[in-house]
Amino acid sequence: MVLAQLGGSISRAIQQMSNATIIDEKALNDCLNEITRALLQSDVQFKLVRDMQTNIKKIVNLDDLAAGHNKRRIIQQAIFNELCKILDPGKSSFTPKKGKTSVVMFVGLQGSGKTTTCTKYAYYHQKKGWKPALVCADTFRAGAFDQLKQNATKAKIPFYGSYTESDPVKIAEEGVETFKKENCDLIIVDTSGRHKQEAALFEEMRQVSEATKPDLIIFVMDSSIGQAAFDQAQAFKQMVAVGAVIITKMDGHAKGGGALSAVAATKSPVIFIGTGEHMDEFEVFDVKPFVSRLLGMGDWSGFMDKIHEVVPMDQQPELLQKLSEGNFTLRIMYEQFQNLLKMGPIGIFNASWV
Ligand SMILES: Nc1nc2c(ncn2[C@@H]2O[C@H](COP(=O)(O)OP(=O)(O)OP(=O)(O)O)[C@@H](O)[C@H]2O)c(=O)[nH]1
Repeated sequence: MVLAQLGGSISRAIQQMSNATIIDEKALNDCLNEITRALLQSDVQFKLVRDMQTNIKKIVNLDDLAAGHNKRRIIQQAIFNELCKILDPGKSSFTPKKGKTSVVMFVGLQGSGKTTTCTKYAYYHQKKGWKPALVCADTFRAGAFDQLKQNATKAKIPFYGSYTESDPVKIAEEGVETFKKENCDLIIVDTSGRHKQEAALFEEMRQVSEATKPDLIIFVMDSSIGQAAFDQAQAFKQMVAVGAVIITKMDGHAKGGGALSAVAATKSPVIFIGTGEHMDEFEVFDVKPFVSRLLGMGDWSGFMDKIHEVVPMDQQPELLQKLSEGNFTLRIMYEQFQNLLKMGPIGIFNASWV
């Protein structure tokens, strides 16, 4: 998994520090230097890493910590909080509301996974009873419309695009108008991939945004993006009002640190991650459970979500009632084992250093 190596290195550095007989300035510095090295090797931007190190040192003032304080835990918590801070801009993004028309525009570099992600986003909402629609405003890449059409057809989602019109602004405007008339509540506009050196394409993206007046612009980013991530992401943010980020290809083996930097550059929250090529390989993103899992601290909120998924809420009172009456039958035991099996491997929730 992306960032797994980084998580492993940070956990090891903390473990080594914990093994030291006394946690003094030297043990803390060794630990922070090890973490710094791991973050830089994973392509996290230098300034972010330096700020993180300074902040941790400010928080963990060893001189002020009287004997008896659990220094190891305080340092762990400070590292955890700083990693969360990189990923959490402290504000939530615009959230579309079911039944009320919202326009969401997707932007990003070439090949970042925009078209795939647009369909995943539409499909995710369709499953929850929304009425999404897809507009292909990518006239730059031959085959982009066919790809979107194919994905949309598979998911039974209405789509709009053109083989002949070469102006993406016109297509986007027409598509949005068409679906507004059809009372779609989530109109998703896919745009061409571009990078900041392509001034004309960047200007075109601004025009599409101006014409469609999106409620939310999502920056789609491939997790394998390296050191260039910060500058590219910042350039997108400066040209259009990026409000949220989706990181794709989290199923790969990329180093992933560039993605962390890009999130910091857009100052926008990550709302979903892509975990595969298939339509349903798409997960809601939450900072704390993600960092917990990254550091091998376990993910109890994910664990509880999973339990709610496999034992539906409406069955829980009934189960509790039976148990409180001492009514634990072989059938109930069998059903609960079946539910446990549905949860899949629970190792991902496991804690290795709490
Ligand atoms: N493994 C994996 N592959 C993905 C994921 N998301 C997208 N892809 C793949 O990445 C490749 C590029 O995806 P596209 O959706 O075509 O990317 P794009 O950003 O629309 O491309 P341009 O329009 O050229 O900028 C495709 O082969 C996708 O199947 C993901 O989460 N995991």
